[in-house]
Amino acid sequence: MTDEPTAGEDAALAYHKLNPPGKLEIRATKPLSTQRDLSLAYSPGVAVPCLRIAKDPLTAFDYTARGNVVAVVTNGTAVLGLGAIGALASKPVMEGKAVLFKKFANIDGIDIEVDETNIDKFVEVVAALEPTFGGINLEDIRGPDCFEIEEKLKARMGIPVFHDDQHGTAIIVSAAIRNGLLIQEKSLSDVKIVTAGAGAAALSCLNLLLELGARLENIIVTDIDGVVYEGRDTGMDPWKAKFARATTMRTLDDAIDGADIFLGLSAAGVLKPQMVSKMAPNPMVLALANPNPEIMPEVVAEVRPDALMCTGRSDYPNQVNNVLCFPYLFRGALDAGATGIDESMKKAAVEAIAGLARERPSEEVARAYGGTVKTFGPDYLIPAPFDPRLILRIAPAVARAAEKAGLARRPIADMEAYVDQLNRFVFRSGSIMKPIFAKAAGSQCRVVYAEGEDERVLRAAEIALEEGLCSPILIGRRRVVEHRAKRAGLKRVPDAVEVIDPEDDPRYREYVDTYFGLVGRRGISPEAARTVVRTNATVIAALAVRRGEADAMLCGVESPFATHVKAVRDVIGTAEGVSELAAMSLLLGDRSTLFLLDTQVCVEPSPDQIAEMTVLAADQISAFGITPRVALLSASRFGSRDTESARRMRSALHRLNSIAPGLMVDGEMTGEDALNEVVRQRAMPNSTLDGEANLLVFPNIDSAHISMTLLKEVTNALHVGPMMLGTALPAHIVTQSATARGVLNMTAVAVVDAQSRGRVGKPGDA
Ligand SMILES: NC(=O)C1=CN([C@@H]2O[C@H](COP(=O)(O)OP(=O)(O)OC[C@H]3O[C@@H](n4cnc5c(N)ncnc54)[C@H](OP(=O)(O)O)[C@@H]3O)[C@@H](O)[C@H]2O)C=CC1
Ligand SMILES: CC(=O)C(=O)O
Ligand SMILES: [Mg+2]
Repeated sequence: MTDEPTAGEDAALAYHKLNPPGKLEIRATKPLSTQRDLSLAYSPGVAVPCLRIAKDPLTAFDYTARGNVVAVVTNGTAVLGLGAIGALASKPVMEGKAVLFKKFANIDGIDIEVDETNIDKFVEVVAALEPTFGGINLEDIRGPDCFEIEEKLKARMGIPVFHDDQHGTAIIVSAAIRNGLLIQEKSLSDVKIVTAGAGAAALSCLNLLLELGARLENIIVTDIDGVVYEGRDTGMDPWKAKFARATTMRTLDDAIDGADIFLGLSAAGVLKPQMVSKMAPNPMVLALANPNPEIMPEVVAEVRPDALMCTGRSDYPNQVNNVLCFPYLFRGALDAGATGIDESMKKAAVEAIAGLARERPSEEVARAYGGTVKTFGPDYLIPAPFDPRLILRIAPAVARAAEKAGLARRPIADMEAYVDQLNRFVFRSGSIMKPIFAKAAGSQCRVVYAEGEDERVLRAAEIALEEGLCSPILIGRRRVVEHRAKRAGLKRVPDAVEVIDPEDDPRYREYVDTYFGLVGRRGISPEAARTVVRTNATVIAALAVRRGEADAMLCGVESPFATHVKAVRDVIGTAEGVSELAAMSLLLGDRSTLFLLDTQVCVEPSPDQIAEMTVLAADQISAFGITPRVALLSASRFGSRDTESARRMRSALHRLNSIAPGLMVDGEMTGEDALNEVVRQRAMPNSTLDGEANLLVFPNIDSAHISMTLLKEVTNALHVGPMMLGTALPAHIVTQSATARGVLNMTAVAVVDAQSRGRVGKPGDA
């Protein structure tokens, strides 16, 4: 890097410098707002767990964060491919690894940069840290020092010690090679493997490949001094010596002749195009040096179009990077209380990663990669790092292997519940949506999707079919639906779904008649009705529900919410006794589950409307298995202001007390009163609200919508909804930013809505 940063370097510097500097902070997980909290968290209360741990060290996993904290430890001697830049300069990489632990596996990684290159002194420092951590991730320590360091630490420590550059890399390289050889139709026991690099990563990869069936006599190792041969006396060490060959070959150029696999874990530009051209037919080139590989993929493609190519970079296909492994491997090891990580746990991770690449890719992956979906093949040998299924496959496989190997101090008692818990971490909707999905499972409910051409809808329909949630009906041009389903790599859609093609549906005339019958006296001419029914898919969906051809409808991923509300109002209308539609949003954050009302429909509701929509919302919340606790929100706290909206909320409370006497509701109150019981008790000791409110009712659409979008942005909460309340028939409108997962969540809500109204399979009333 020169002193004058390029645009890319500038961006990297700005990213790291943005206040607060660096990439990590520490957060408290318990409340500390009262004298009582203080006496529990600190003296005198803290003495109690201390004494327990002194008696039984294993209880440290119950009373402290130790079981979820991993040290990312380095001495800065082989930082990426940057070399021995020192402990301090390595800190951004180590902070980065810690962030990956957190984001991908919810593990608290703490970076520890030790300014010590003497092996024994370094080992002393790390071994002394054992009480603090549940695991040790060694990082960017040069070979061969790293081998000795790891062996010594493993022998001394009762927690997993794992050098990621060795074993994390070996696991992902092995998975890529396993899948690559399937495509190239070769067997690991036959292939000739040549490395560039004989350091931490390269040798560890070879050792794992040997475990998996590669043969020592088929391997040639090269490093900065060329081929590692028997009798070589420069730059040798016992770990390299294992691979020394009785050969006259001396250079990578000699060795690469006829090789099936090139494994580069050395430095940029080491592999030349003319070397690649000498490789065996259908070779694999893994050029994994970071940040710049041993050879660029476009160069390989030019000389050997039959080659499978992997790099360590995210801007090319087949990113072989240990980030695909270490967070999840540690997740499984920590959760099983593993005392170490052995070969069987590594092999389990290899199988899990290789197997996942051969599964159908998820929508989350597609989204993270700009919508392009890949299926197993030359450009998709291993899963992408953002694949949310990695944790679901690797962690349980590793935990299971730990138990089998007798290394699990806390074996996982209920594997299904464990996978559920991981699922919840991945799709925070997991827990609360579970009863809804359980009720919907096995239903024959026909859900019609207005935007059946949208890829998010297609993916949701595919999963809905897979999970037996409903029988999807898609509105869309058949050829477009077919093309997009194929592009997304779907298996069940469109063959297993009904498609209503607005350009060519035999029911068109009947639909127009039904529609005209509904709106003909609202200024719509027969001609206009024909146009609407041909062009407005939400109207078609609503007509299908109304005519009993579908049990529930979903729309909203395209065009503004209000246009869908109009179509639903026109065709489906409000339920008997309901004066106006409303919409409730659910926000699932790391720490809270909040329902917000009305985020979308009622602009300035009257007290009666507020009461009416609150009762409807409370019913919907009960369907989630949650007891509603309602706060009527305002800037006024129990009469402290006499604004128009405060008066409205007060009147709404009176109305609610009379129409829903069993409902736990209070107000008007501030957001703080609603969510903080301590504050509320101080301001209003006789409040009828207990605990944190979970349904927040706002005085108008602006405050509701603004709060919802701000909360979503600031807390990164997952939005489920909006759920429509008060419709005569099941109809839900998602927002345009909905993901496939969002559409799927709302599919389950729509199915349960239809079931609870006894709608499923009933004839319509057109
Ligand atoms: N994609 C991924 O997931 C990972 C990539 N890596 C990358 O692999 C590389 C090595 O890392 P690591 O094993 O930890 O480091 P080490 O320092 O332990 O090993 C480096 C090895 O590369 C050799 N080497 C260095 N320069 C050359 C050269 N010009 N020609 C041939 N061999 C050379 C060294 O030879 P000698 O022994 O003679 O010094 C040494 O054997 C780095 O670029 C790193 O970024 C590492 C881990 C994971
Ligand atoms: C990816 C990694 O750990 C490295 O390049 O060192
Ligand atoms: Mg590394």
